[in-house]
Amino acid sequence: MVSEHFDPERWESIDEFDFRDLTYHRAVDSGTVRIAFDRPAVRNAFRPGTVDELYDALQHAKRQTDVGCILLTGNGPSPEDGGWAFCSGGDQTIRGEDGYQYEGDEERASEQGRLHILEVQRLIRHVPKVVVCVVPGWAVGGGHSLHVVCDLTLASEDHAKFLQTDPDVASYDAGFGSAYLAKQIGQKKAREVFFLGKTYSAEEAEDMGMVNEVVPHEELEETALEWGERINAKSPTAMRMLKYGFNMADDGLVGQQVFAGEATRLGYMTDEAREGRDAFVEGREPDFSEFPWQY
Ligand SMILES: CC(C)(COP(=O)(O)OP(=O)(O)OC[C@H]1O[C@@H](n2cnc3c(N)ncnc32)[C@H](O)[C@@H]1OP(=O)(O)O)[C@@H](O)C(=O)NCCC(=O)NCCSC(=O)c1cc(O)c2ccccc2c1O
Repeated sequence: MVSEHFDPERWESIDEFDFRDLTYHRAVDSGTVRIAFDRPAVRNAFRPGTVDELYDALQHAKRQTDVGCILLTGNGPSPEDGGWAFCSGGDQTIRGEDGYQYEGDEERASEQGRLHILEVQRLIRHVPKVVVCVVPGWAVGGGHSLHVVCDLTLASEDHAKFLQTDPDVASYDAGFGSAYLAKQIGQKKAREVFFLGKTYSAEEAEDMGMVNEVVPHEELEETALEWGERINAKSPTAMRMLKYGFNMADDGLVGQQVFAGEATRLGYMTDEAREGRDAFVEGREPDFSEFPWQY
């Protein structure tokens, strides 16, 4: 069993990866992929190898031109106590002096402690698809920050709980996990999340503006798939430009660069751009006379 309420008829496994800490599936009848943390016994805490796998899965999903929606979730329940989690952040048992430590036998094992979940956050922010965080249980610490960075959050009415423990374990996502949260729910409330460390239910998180919709637990997977279908029915170019447009005001020059890159791509697709390229290649002056100065 991948996860309770996961319908194996609706998904096929992406077999080119042999992930240890994740499952990775593609919907049978829509351009949606499902990436799930698969360490339910530890509330889906991530270790460096988990983060490597997540990065690889997201990069793979990014390159699928017929995929418009990425669901990021956590499998469950825990075989130990039946508890549910999206993700409880960095695995504190392998946290070393300078970051999270590989355990030795992993593909990219190094002596260095890693904090590269931040690279995953940047990838989620910039991937030209809609990333939906599907929260079946705890979203805590670095797991809370991942939900913040996703484009949309769908939460289980029965089991989703939102909590920031970063300062309890002397950690701090003073980047996207706090700054974008403040954009979403306001400065005072975001400071409350980090400074008081209260646990919020799915309904409270929805009222605060950091969750889009709350559904009964048994409907979570099905609703996520429906969202994927809705998203995939829309214009890929429009969705990409909208995501980057939403990002741009908050992302400074990086946001401008990403948006401008896509504007350049659209420009390259025009006859006007083809004329500029062809003129150079053919060694002649370009003739742009037939192209209007649009207003
Ligand atoms: C998540 C909880 C609130 C759940 O509480 P609950 O009572 O439901 O369950 P248990 O506490 O009994 O947990 C069951 C089982 O799971 C183990 N576990 C849970 N979370 C973790 C974890 N993060 N690491 C390792 N193990 C975990 C727990 O020990 C139990 O095991 P048993 O063997 O005893 O059965 C609660 O568990 C909880 O508060 N967890 C810790 C949450 C936490 O503090 N996370 C880390 C925050 S810091 C972080 O994530 C982070 C990571 C980065 O890479 C960063 C990089 C750069 C900047 C910042 C970063 C950052 O902040």
